[in-house]
Amino acid sequence: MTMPRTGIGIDVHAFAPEGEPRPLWLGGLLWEGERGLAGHSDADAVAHAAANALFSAAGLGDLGTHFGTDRPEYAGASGTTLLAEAATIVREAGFEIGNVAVQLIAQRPKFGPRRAESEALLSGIVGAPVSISAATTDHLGFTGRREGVAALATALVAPVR
Ligand SMILES: Nc1ccn([C@@H]2O[C@H](COP(=O)(O)O)[C@@H](O)[C@H]2O)c(=O)n1
Ligand SMILES: C[C@@]1(CO)OP(=O)(O)OP(=O)(O)OC[C@H]1O
Repeated sequence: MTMPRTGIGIDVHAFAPEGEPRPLWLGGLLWEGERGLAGHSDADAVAHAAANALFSAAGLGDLGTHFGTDRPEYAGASGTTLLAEAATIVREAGFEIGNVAVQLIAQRPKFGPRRAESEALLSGIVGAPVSISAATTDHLGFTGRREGVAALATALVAPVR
């Protein structure tokens, strides 16, 4: 019997220092007027967690395995580009993708008003349903202090017969 496989992924990015402003990319969307996240790429923690979960489900390592920070071509890379490449790599390894679920943990931005937009964008990129939920930590911890954001994700894939 070919069993489906689950995967888990996480990503955390700190907000960029005040003196080094960056745009905020999260869930494939640009959040005008919000403080940006620091990273080698665009630091889209939602897209990165989704990609990590896909690689995990397929047993193919993680983002760093495929798009390491030692690779200059990925400096500034968009999370949607990395997520699209992750889905392609997983499919080329012989898996179909069932779904991806992402949980954003962040005090800001308020994700809910743009959740449907982000889900539609990322679902199109992955070629399977991507659902995104969000929660604050009631001002506790590094996300609560607005030092950064975290995202957790799960994915389901199945070997193609
Ligand atoms: N960055 C966030 C965090 C949360 N939400 C939404 O707010 C609601 C309440 O969140 P709590 O953490 O206070 O329980 C919840 O429905 C989240 O969807 C958000 O939109 N953006
Ligand atoms: C995406 C990559 C590569 O540009 O860099 P970052 O933007 O720093 O992101 P992270 O999720 O910490 O690590 C994965 C790296 O492969």
